[in-house]
Amino acid sequence: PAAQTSSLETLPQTLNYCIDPDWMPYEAIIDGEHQGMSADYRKLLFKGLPETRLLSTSSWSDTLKRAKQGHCHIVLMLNKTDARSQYLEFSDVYLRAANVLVSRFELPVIGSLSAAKNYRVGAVEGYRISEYIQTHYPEIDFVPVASEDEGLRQVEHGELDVYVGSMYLVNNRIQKQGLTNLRIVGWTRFDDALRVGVVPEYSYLLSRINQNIQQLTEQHHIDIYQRWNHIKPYNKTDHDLVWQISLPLVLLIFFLAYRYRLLGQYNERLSATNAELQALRAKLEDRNKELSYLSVHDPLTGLYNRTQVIVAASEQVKLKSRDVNDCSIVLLDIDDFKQLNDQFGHNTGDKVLKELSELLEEQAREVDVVGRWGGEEFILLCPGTNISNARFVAFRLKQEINNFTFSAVPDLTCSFGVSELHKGESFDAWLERADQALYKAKAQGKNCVCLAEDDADRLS
Ligand SMILES: Nc1nc2c(ncn2[C@@H]2O[C@H](COP(=O)(O)OP(=O)(O)OP(=O)(O)O)[C@@H](O)[C@H]2O)c(=O)[nH]1
Repeated sequence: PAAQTSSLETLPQTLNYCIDPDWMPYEAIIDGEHQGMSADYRKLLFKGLPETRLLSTSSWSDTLKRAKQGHCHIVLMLNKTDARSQYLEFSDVYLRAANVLVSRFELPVIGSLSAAKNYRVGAVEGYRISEYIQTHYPEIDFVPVASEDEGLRQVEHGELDVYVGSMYLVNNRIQKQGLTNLRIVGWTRFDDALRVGVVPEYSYLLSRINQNIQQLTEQHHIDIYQRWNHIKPYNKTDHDLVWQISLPLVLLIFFLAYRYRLLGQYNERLSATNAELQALRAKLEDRNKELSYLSVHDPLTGLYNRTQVIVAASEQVKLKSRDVNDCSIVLLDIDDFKQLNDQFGHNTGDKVLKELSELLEEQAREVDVVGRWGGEEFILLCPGTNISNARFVAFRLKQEINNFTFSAVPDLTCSFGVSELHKGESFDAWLERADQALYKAKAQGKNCVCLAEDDADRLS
């Protein structure tokens, strides 16, 4: 309203406000500063009011006296009583606090003032609760005390059985002073109903103060209570919820990561094993190839070995038995090879064997089977070749060897024994005749060709 606004604007002086100088956590003056819950409420309730300043008082009764005298224009936090209504007007209630019964742990839970008849019960002298107890419970052994601290101390030391005081305050003191053997044992029906008191001269301020009280939210009260009662904000439900949701999630993530890692390791191992297996397989295949090669070849010269020559010769023996095909063998043996080894060394001997093998392979036809029969002895199995052609082959070979320049030795000669397979003859017999012809060539001075006796007769 316009009238109120103009009154606010035309205030003659700064407004003084007063508090209880020793009533923590509600309010107190500490080092000249206004502390406690009412300091926070003041900021909210004095919004839109002219400037106010704290008028320090020495005690609660001093505060009330100054208000009565009109020096304190506003008393920030107090209960309304008939006596106080004589010199103050009151705002709406902005803070309620139950008054509780405090006792030692060894005493039973009393419940309420009506059950405290036989106990020594104390409260601060001059506080409204003291008047209330004395008025409504005359049978209680009431002991006035000087202050909250004193009352609690007396309970702790057994001088009082019960102390009655504001719940906030009692809770605050018990926590702060570590009075761990005290506990709340009951409730009174008497609540502190705290309001702002204003001297009648400035009662028009109440309308604005009441508006501000209307604006207070539950959260304002909680924040102020927590700030001055040293209670850390802690939302257990949300906290639990976070864990309820996050813990399984975290576990799931760990489980998946673990499985992923296991799978990764497993795959790595698998591919390593596969690679090993493949390498082993390749090795085995190589080895098998080598083995199958070695099973039919001579390792030094690469020519067919004795077994393979026998296999091929047996085939020819079969064919001859049906008179299908002629076949001859040329058996040749290096002359004086022992001497060569002795003179040039075994390695040079090996080299000569290899070079001679290559020469024989070159000279042989596609169908011929060239094999190493023994140490320095070679065999040519010549299918479709009679003794006449075989003799020619042997002479040609002798000639080629004589003309060939071996890398490590000056001259090399060979002796030759030739025989043609007779119908119905075994390989052994056939070979034996070639061997005897070779023996003959050696005997005749080496570097020559001899035919098996029967074959030579047929030719001549
Ligand atoms: N370097 C080498 N020598 C071999 C190999 N196989 C057999 N010899 C040698 O060939 C020699 C053959 O000797 P002998 O049987 O006395 O025949 P030779 O010295 O050629 O005499 P003749 O046959 O009468 O001309 C031996 O000294 C064997 O050790 C081989 O693979 N490499």
